[in-house]
Amino acid sequence: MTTTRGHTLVVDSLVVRHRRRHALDGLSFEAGRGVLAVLGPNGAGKSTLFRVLAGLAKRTSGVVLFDGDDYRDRSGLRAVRATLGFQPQAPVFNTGFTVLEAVRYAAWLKGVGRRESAALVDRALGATHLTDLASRQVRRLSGGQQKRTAIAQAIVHEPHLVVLDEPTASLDPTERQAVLEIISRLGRRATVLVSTHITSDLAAATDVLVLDAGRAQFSGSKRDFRERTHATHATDATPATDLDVWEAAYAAVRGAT
Ligand SMILES: Nc1ncnc2c1ncn2[C@@H]1O[C@H](COP(=O)(O)OP(=O)(O)OP(=O)(O)O)[C@@H](O)[C@H]1O
Repeated sequence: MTTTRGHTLVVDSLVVRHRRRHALDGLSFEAGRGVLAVLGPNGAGKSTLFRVLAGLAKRTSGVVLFDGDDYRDRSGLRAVRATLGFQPQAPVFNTGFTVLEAVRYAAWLKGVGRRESAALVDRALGATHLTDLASRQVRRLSGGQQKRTAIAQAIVHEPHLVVLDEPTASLDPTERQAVLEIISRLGRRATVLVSTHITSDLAAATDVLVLDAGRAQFSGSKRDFRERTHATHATDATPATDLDVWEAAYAAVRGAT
C-alpha cells in the first residue's frame, strides 16, 4: 500500500506469545512515510506491536523490516534503533529536569554529538511548541505539556521511524488538537505510528490499521477505510461528519470478522 513513499516498514506474520496467549497473532501490514493510526480496543496488541518496533519486546516469530533493515539481525536492529524515536505509553522522566535538559538528555542517549545537539534540541522544542517552556521543570508541566516533552524526546534525533504509544490519551481537547497537528507535520518526513482508542485521532492519519486480538482487521489508506462505511450510510440520509464516518467505518470493520 505505501511502499512507494520511502521509509518503509514491513511487518509480516508477526507473532508474539506470552506463555499460551498470543498478544500478536500473525500480524502483517506495511507503512511508509505518513501517519499510520493503529486503532484497537484494550488488549488488542497495540503496545506489544510498538514495543517490538522499539526493539524492547521479543518476537516469537515473523519478520519486521525498516528500510530493508531486518530486526532479526543484530546489525539490522542497530541500524533501526539509530533512526527510531519511541514514546512509551507511560513516559518516564527525571522530573527534576527542565524541559530543555530532558530533551538534551534524550539527544545524548541517542548519540547526538555535542556540535549538532543544540540545533536539534531547538528544532524539537520548536516542533512541539515548547520553546517558551524550555526552562520550566518537567514536574511543573500539565499532562499535555509532558506528553509534548515526551514527543520532543522521541524526535530530537530526527528519526525516520517514529512510534508514539497513545500520545493523545487523557488530554483535553485543546492539547489533543495541538498534539495531532504535531503528529501530522511529523508524517511529512517520517513513518509515524500512533496508537489510539479514539477515532477522532484519525484527523492526523494518512493510513489506518485496526487491530483486534493481535490480528489486523483492516490495513490501508484512510480513504479506503472511509469506503468501508458505504453499506452503513446507504440508509443514512443525513450528511455525516468526518467523525461519524470514521466511527461507522470502525464499527463496519470490527463487525466484519
Ligand atoms: N508481558 C506480558 N505478559 C503476559 N501477557 C501480556 C504481556 N504483555 C501483553 N500481554 C497480553 O497481550 C495482549 C495485548 O496487550 P497490549 O498491551 O499489547 O494491548 P493494547 O492494545 O496495547 O491494550 P491497551 O490499549 O489497554 O494498552 C493482552 O491480552 C495482554 O494482557
